[in-house]
Amino acid sequence: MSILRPLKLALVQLATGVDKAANLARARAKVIEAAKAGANVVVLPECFNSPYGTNYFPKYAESLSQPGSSQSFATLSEVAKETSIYLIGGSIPEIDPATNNLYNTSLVFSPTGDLLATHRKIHLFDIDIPGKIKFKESEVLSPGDSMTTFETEYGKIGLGICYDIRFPELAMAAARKGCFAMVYPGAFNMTTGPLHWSLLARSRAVDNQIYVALCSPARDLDATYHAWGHSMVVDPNGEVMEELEASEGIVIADLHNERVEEVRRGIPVTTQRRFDVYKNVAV
Ligand SMILES: NC(=O)CCC(=O)C(=O)O
Repeated sequence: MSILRPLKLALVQLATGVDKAANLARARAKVIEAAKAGANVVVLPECFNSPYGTNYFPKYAESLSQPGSSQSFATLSEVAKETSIYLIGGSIPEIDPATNNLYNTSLVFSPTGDLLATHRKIHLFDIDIPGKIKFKESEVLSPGDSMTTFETEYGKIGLGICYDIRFPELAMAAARKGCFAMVYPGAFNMTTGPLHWSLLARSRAVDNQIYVALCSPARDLDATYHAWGHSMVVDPNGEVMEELEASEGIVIADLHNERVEEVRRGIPVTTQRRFDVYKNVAV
């Protein structure tokens, strides 16, 4: 990896509600605020234009087959261009009009407002912890079937959505394809958040010696789903660089591409792997 300009990353822990137009307007204002603070890559949370819940996805879903007709696409593209930043647009519920399938989809825009990448959540959030939380995204959503990485002048970035972080193979594959950072818009909850959110971010960072950023919605105790919050950036050595609490805010961190090489030189697991021993892992 060559030395590139540092990336100033902003995570917008957005307060969202039931009014889509208000969510979009608030997201736009916060992206502008982050850009004014010097950020050159800005991230929004999972389902930033709607409340998070299977009953909401069909109602809020937008088709991306004719981007001009998507209110969320237009807002993201315009504000990325206006502020000249890369915008990782959290995620939105998407409907494919050809199949009527719904997806949890993240759109990434370049500083010229052009669409750079589209990631459909690969691993759907289906869990059942008795007495605590039951959630089944697959009741309404279909899974994406490809991994997503994109190039910037600051380095290559990998993208996952929330539950995708629980699958170390995805981050590992992205790191092995040259990504120096993984970004996950996500909305953990009050059961798994305290236990696993930070642990998973630090684990993916240490596994792969890359930066990991998680961007959550702010917690809203009047909503049906209580997001954990705690948007954070972890460095390639597994240290939490910045972390918010539960309420709305913006966290900013400088990511240095060469830090990845520095950490990998110190603990060279990247070159010590024994794929000859565990090559048949997909059994
Ligand atoms: N939105 C999600 O995918 C939630 C994932 C989550 O909370 C978890 O524990 O995993």
